[in-house]
Amino acid sequence: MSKILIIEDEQAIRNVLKSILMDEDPKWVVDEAENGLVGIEKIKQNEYDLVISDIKMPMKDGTEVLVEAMEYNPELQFVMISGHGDIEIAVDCLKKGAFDFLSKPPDLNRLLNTVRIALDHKSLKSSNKALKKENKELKKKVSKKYTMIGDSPELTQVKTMIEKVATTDARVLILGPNGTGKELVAHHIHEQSTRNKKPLVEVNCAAIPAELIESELFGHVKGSFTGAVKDKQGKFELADGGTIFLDEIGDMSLSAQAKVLRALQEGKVSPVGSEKEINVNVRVLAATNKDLRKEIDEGRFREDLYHRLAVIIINVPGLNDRKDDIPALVNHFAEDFSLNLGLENKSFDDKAHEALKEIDWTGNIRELRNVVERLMILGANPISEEDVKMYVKK
Ligand SMILES: Nc1ncnc2c1ncn2[C@@H]1O[C@H](COP(=O)(O)OP(=O)(O)OP(=O)(O)O)[C@@H](O)[C@H]1O
Repeated sequence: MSKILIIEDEQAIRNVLKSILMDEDPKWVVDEAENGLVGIEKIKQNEYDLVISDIKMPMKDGTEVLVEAMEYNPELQFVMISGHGDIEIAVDCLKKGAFDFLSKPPDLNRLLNTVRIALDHKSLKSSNKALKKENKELKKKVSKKYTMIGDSPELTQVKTMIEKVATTDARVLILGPNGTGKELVAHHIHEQSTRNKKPLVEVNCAAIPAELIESELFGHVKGSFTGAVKDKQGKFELADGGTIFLDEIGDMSLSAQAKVLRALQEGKVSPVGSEKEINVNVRVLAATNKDLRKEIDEGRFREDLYHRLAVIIINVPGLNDRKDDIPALVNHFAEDFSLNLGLENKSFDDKAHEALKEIDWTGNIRELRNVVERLMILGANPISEEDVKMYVKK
C-alpha cells in the first residue's frame, strides 16, 4: 500500500487528480489538503510515501511546504505541480529535494508515470535505509563477538603488544594453546591497523587438504587441475591492501610453506597453472598451537619461513595462567548467551565463580564458554557452587 497526499488549493484539480490516482491502482490511498498549512499538519500526522503539491498557493506555498516536510521526513517524495510562469521555481524545487515536477494541467500518462517512479524510488530509499540499519547492527554484533575480556597482568600485556604492533606492518606470529584467543588477537591487530577498511582474510591451514592449499592461497587458472572448472582468485589476492591470517600455520605442508615463503620474500603470487605474477600488498599474521622450534628440529617446518613470520611474537597465555579473568569472562559469556541465544538470564554467585577458578582449564577459554552455556541451561538461578560441582566434571 502506498499513501499519497495531494496539496492543491483548487478543489476541481484536487478532485481530478484524486480520481485518476484511485482509478489507476486500488492499493494507493489518496488523501488531500486544500492548502500548505493543512498539508504540513497532515504530513506530520501520517506516513505518506508521496506528496503531489501545487507551487502557488495562499498562506504557505509549495516550496515552503517542500522544505519544511523534507526536514521532517527526508525520505518523503515530492512531485510539484507548476502553473504557467513558475517553471523556474519548479527547477529550484528539484534542487531542494523534489523528485520531479509536472506542468498544469498535468498530462495523464506523464502524471501516472511520474507517480509510479517516485513511489519506486521511495521504496528503494526505505529498503536501503533498512539495510544500512541492519548492517550497523550486524557490525555491532560482530564487534561484540570479538570483545577481549580480562584485565589480568598476563592479558594486559597481550593487549599492550597488540596496540604497539597494530599500527605497523610487521608480521606477527601468535602462539598459544588451543582456545586461548589467538584468532581474537589477530582480529584486534587488523581492526586497530590502518588496513581495517580492507579485508581480514582468514585461512585455516589445518582444514585445507595439502593438495588444495596452494590453489586456496594463490588461486588457480581454469583447467590447471581436475576440478579447476574456472579461474579462481587466491586468498592473498583477496586480502590485497588488508591482512591475511594464516591460522594453524604449523600444520601447513612443506611444499606449501615453500610457496608462502616466496610470496613473503617477493610480495608476488602466481596462481596455480599460470605464468603470470601478481603483486600483492598484504600484511601477514600467523598463529599456531604447535611448538615451531620443535617442528623445525624435526624437519616439519622451514626455519627460513619461521624467521620471516616471527618478526614479532605474541604469546597468548593459557587460562590456567590468568584465572583472575574467569569471573569477568563468565559474566560476559552469560550475557551473550541470554541476549543472543535466548537463554534465561542467570547470574553466577561468588562461590560459583570461585569454584570455576579451581578447575583445570585444558581447553582454555573455548572450554570455559561451553561450560557457561551448559550451566546456563542446566543450573539454578543464581548458578551456585553446587551447580558447578554437579555439571562440570573433570
Ligand atoms: N579474552 C577473551 N575475551 C572474550 N572471549 C574470548 C577471549 N579469548 C578467547 N575468547 C573466545 O574464546 C573462543 C576461542 O577463541 P579463539 O578461537 O580466538 O582461540 P584460538 O586460540 O584461535 O583457538 P584455536 O587454537 O583452537 O584456533 C572464541 O569464542 C573467542 O571469542
